[in-house]
Amino acid sequence: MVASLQLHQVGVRYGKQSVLSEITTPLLKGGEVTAVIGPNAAGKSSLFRRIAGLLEGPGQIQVDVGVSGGVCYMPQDTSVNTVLTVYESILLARKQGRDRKVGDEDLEVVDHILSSLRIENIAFKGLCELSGGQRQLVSLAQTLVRDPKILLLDEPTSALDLNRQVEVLTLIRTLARERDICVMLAIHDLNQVMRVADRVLVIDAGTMITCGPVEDVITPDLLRRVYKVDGRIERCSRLCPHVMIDGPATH
Ligand SMILES: Nc1ncnc2c1ncn2[C@@H]1O[C@H](COP(=O)(O)OP(=O)(O)OP(=O)(O)O)[C@@H](O)[C@H]1O
Repeated sequence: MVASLQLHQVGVRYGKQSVLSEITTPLLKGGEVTAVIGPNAAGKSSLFRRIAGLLEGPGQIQVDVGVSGGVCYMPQDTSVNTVLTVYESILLARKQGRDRKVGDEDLEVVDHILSSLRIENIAFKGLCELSGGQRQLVSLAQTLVRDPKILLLDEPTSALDLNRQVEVLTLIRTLARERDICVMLAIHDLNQVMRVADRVLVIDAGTMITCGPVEDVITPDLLRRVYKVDGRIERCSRLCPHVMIDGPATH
């Protein structure tokens, strides 16, 4: 059975302050990537924490993960304070929630994820010795190694160089399709959204603006309304739509 996720009037409050309300989505299915976009402090991370069960609030979250797998969440903050090596930390993440000894299969899965993310060269470095981008890749490895069915990634490429961004987002896209994973991805780069996502959920100041297919949602009107910039959508040489920004909105 394919995993699915659906939100109905979901909100978040910190104490008495409501920061997010009435987020409702269609059925988000395994194999699809939904990008969550919006300005700083719009409520994207709060939504992810709410779906991951780390925050309480109004509304219903319908999660269906089938017979195996689960909901895996990669937070925006990947700072660490442990003496583990990269390899140990990924193996530990693999073991989390599994009530059995580590076997050969687990070691193979860890090796495979290290190679998919091209981080074998840092496998035996301490987590505290990593660069920001390396830390982000290791955090992604720790999330992917748990065999998610619903994958919540909060800005997983924000610290990566351009080559790594394209590589990682392509990997996420491929894994979603091959393993029927339902991916939700918070991300600021709208050009990467246009390359990787099937659907976009737009949040502004705690309110849902829209949720729909990428090319219906990312339009000059949205750029003006949500981001206060004038821009156009044009196609690159490989015919992928791209956002061209002309400058701050003039009216
Ligand atoms: N622990 C907290 N306690 C109180 N308010 C919080 C807490 N965490 C976040 N907020 C507030 O909730 C609002 C939404 O924050 P959130 O981190 O969800 O935004 P975001 O869309 O992920 O932003 P960014 O793009 O800057 O990462 C902000 O006004 C923020 O100040």
